[in-house]
Amino acid sequence: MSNDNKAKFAFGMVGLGTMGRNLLLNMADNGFAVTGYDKSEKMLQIFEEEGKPHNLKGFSDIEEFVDSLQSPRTIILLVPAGAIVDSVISELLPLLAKGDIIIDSGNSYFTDTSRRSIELAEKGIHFFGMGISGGEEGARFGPSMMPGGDKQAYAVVKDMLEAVSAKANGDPCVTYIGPGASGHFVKMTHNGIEYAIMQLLAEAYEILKNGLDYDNDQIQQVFENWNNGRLKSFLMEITKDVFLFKDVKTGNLLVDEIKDEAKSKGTGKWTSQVAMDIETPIPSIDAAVSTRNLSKLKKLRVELEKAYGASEKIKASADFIDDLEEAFYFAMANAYAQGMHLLWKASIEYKYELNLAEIAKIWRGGCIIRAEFLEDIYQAYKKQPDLEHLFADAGVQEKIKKSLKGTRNVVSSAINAGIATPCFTSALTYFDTLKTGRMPSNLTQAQRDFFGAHTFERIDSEGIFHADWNQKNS
Ligand SMILES: NC(=O)C1=CN([C@@H]2O[C@H](COP(=O)(O)OP(=O)(O)OC[C@H]3O[C@@H](n4cnc5c(N)ncnc54)[C@H](OP(=O)(O)O)[C@@H]3O)[C@@H](O)[C@H]2O)C=CC1
Ligand SMILES: O=C(CO)[C@H](O)[C@H](O)COP(=O)(O)O
Repeated sequence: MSNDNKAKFAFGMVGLGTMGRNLLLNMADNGFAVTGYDKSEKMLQIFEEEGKPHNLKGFSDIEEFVDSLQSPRTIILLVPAGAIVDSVISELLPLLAKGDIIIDSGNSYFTDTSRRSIELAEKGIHFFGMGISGGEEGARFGPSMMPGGDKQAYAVVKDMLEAVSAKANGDPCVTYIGPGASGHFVKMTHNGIEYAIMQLLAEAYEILKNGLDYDNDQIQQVFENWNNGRLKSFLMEITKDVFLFKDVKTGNLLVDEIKDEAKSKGTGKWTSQVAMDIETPIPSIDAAVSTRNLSKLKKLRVELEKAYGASEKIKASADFIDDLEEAFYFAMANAYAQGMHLLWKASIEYKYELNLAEIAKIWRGGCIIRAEFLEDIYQAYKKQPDLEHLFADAGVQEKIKKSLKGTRNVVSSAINAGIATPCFTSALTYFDTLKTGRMPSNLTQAQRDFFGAHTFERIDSEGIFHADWNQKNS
């Protein structure tokens, strides 16, 4: 294949869907010579239409696409995760030369990324996995990006990534995350946190709507007020706007016309699965994943509501909405703290050398979980880079302590009214367990040793012990 560097494109994109097309347009806006390839003629047409101001052209022939790129070729993949990524890599490989770079920017599972890195390194191809967040708008005007893996390859794309990324307080929302599949691990964890915050917003909605009988205008107002304070975040902002959006078909608010069954693509589930594997509790994220699955049991839920009765109203005090704000702050802090704790553990487990302050820093802008609270997280890890858990930071501790009274009131009120608040409730239970100096786990150990001779450790001497529990000695 000829490639004499007279070709003009510095970067090529495979996949011109929502993310790929918008990221390419963003790159073109920033002065980079770019082109794209997609199997779908329709996607190519949309890309060329939207890329008219930059005279952008795409390819439907992969060989011509690869041939149009400068050497070493830098190709970004934004195709659906899984087998498609392997199939695209297989198509590209015979057309590439040693030293070329492939960046997988989709939501690939991190162990797939590890495998691909090793396989491609053997063939002399630089590969790195780069999580990207911000949805369509972020990709178009500034996402947060989490590249990890081949550092040599990162050096080639660093300036471009910094140019196209979102900026928070003037800093680019991209940084080299670490070796191996760390970029995709961090993006997966980002999505786990995203699931938990979205679930908390849904539970706050449920409390306001079914617990307090608020109408959509009142609910919108609560979210708007919160977004003007310390709960300011991208997800809060879009949620308040959901409560303004009319359905063209019925004239009602569109949110009321949408089925109550949540779908998912898998990143939240992966976060929970991996956290179990490396024994790091993230119950807020687990609750969010399970609740999406519960939502799918529509027929059974309707049947059981008839059998057991629906939830009741909350007997709210005058300052209940202030308590709900405190509860939201508390539970949101738990979601971030659990995600950061997972990263802390993964860094040790997989030797990712993660800089947690830098990760919080690049999440302050561009991504779906951007929030005022990330500034507190950033400052905490900047001050103490080895901090095991966010709740051990003195500044965060003060704020958590102040939010506890309201949180306990909201959680107990919801429980008494039979209103399901799995994410609020699990956050409080997680916190209460985490601050319990002596847990009842001694009993669990006794039981394990009783029925299975699994042994236990003693508080008064080192070593492993076993008791003959069936011998009555009392
Ligand atoms: N949407 C979002 O908000 C975000 C998505 N992501 C991740 O980014 C990746 C892309 O997502 P998104 O842009 O939303 O997906 P889309 O489905 O919008 O776009 C994917 C594009 O890839 C094309 N494609 C599929 N197979 C091939 C192939 N073998 N060769 C060339 N092109 C191919 C598709 O064409 P066709 O439609 O014809 O199959 C489509 O145009 C995913 O991993 C997703 O999880 C990450 C962050 C945010
Ligand atoms: O990566 C993203 C944002 O950062 C995607 O929007 C996310 O994959 C959506 O996930 P799901 O479909 O499982 O809700």
